[in-house]
Amino acid sequence: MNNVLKNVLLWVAIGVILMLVFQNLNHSSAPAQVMDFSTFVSSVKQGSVSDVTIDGNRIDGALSSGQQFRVYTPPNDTQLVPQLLAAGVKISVKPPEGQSLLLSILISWFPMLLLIGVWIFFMRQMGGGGAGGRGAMTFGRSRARMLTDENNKVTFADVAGVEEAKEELAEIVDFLRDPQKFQRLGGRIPKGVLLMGSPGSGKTLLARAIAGEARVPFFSISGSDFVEMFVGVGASRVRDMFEQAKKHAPCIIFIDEIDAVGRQRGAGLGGGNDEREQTLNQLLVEMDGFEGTEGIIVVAATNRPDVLDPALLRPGRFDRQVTVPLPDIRGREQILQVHMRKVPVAPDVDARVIARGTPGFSGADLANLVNEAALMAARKSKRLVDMHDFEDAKDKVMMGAERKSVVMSDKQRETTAYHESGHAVVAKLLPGTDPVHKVTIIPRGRALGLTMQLPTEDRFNYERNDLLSNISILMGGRIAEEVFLNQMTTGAGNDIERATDLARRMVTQWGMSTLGPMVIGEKEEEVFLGREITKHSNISEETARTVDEEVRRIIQDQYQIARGLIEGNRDKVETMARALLKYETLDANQVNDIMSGHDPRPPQEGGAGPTPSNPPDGAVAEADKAGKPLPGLQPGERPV
Ligand SMILES: Nc1ncnc2c1ncn2[C@@H]1O[C@H](COP(=O)(O)OP(=O)(O)OP(=O)(O)O)[C@@H](O)[C@H]1O
Ligand SMILES: [Zn+2]
Repeated sequence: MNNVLKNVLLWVAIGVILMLVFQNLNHSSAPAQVMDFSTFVSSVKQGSVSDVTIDGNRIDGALSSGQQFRVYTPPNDTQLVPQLLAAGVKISVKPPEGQSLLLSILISWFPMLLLIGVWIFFMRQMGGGGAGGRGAMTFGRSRARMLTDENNKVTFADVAGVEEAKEELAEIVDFLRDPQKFQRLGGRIPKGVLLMGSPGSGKTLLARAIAGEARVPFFSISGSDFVEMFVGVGASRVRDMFEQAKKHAPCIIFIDEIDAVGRQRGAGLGGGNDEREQTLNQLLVEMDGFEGTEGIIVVAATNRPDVLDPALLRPGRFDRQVTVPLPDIRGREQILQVHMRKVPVAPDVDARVIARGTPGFSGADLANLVNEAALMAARKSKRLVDMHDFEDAKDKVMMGAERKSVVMSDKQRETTAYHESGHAVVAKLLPGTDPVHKVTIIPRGRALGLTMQLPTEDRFNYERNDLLSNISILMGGRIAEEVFLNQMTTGAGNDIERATDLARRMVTQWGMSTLGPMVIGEKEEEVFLGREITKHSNISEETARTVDEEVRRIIQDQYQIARGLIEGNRDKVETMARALLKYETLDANQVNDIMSGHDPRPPQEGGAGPTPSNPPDGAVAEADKAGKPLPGLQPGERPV
């Protein structure tokens, strides 16, 4: 149904409703009593009706007593008039008015039209567009949104940190700019490109950049738009989308989340996924159907390439596969620069430092970070977004917002200060550890305080010594509490858990103990709450005991090392704890001052200094070492 017809129908419907309302108003202005038909007939028979005016199937009349009444007659009642005549009633008939004639026609046709409409609608749904002709109805139309070259200004310059992917896609841009040229040269151009990468890595952005670079229209649709309640809708959407695209070739069709339709067929339970399979089949048919030379490139994105139906990846379909990885430290810096162009940043902002502190962040996370920083600056009515805002934004994104409202006793605050100082001092004193970036006793997220180290490079690999140092650093918090406050709190629970986990993995997974390089226990991959976790089981009691011994030994050794460092540097821990109680947050420079035996310099305004507006009492114990992917975590994982 084309739009004009649809509009006409809509207006007719509105007209009918208005007329009905109007009629009703009319009626109510005649306060005659409505009489039922049988009473009317018997009144006629009794001769108590004096005169009537027939208007269609409505009769207005008067009884001989003078009382007005109205009665509605059954349709096509041919006996009524003779009866009235026989009873000597005075009959007058109203001429059919134009308006009411039209009305009655409409009223009698309206349900029919409605039924026909519904019928067409369902035929359309069931038959995959079989009824009513191709493209004749709106319901099966593809939901693809088209971006023409005027409103798509994204270019490769807007996509940073994915150089390899851009190189692979440059050829496609060339082809779209001049399909004929390639045809003459007889080159085979891929019809489909599959972009694979984790969420937010910039797949959509890349696809738009291809279109923007080549200055061709960009149709985008999400795989989930195809999956509809009614069988056949998805398939007809696919068909319509390709039809539209052919009209605008050369162009790009972008299918986001293709895994929503492209999952392996027949994998569902009981084959109950007819709709999805039909849609997928239609997609395959369309992709086989057009010639590579027509200038249509189908770009699809997924973060689950493993679940895709292999048929999609066969030659002639999505045979070009491009990985869009999470950015590395350089990439993050470039992405930050791209987004910083859009906000006024202060000269002290160093994208490299921020990049260093955001391992595992995706492009989308970084875009969000810049945005958060701008919001922070706006909240403080600053004209420029400075490093301080970026620091705050990063901490907020990584660890949750500061919980300044949490009220803690002085005792708890003191405990946290010593605990964090213990972590920081051990981290500073052990060789080869990442620089301490910040120490704070402002509670954040679930942590009551934090010691943050920043790696100078992204780490994918850890040496045995790094791991051992990490365990020592984790122990540092608890030891400081023991040494200075002569107490143990539950605040160290998370540290101990992480240290134990590291030690256990060193023994059972990474072959870093006397048990030798072997994986101990059977590995079980399991998906729990959407995360893949690895469990080890099936080890003999004896092996289990040896593992426990090894783990205990590693932890005890590292505990002793950390304890030695803290006892030998009591003054530094003291100074740092007192500085923390005073400033709440210490930056790298202040920590360095303390470690070289001085009092810390006052906090720098605009630096990662403390927040003077923050005098809550107290804070307790939990300290984490965030800001660095701990060994065993994927670079993409962020400590909580
Ligand atoms: N490489 C990048 N360079 C610059 N900005 C990026 C980059 N990657 C992501 N972004 C920013 O993140 C936003 C979201 O990215 P995009 O939608 O392209 O990710 P995606 O990989 O398609 O994610 P999803 O899988 O969730 O659909 C972009 O609009 C952009 O602002
Ligand atoms: Zn701790």
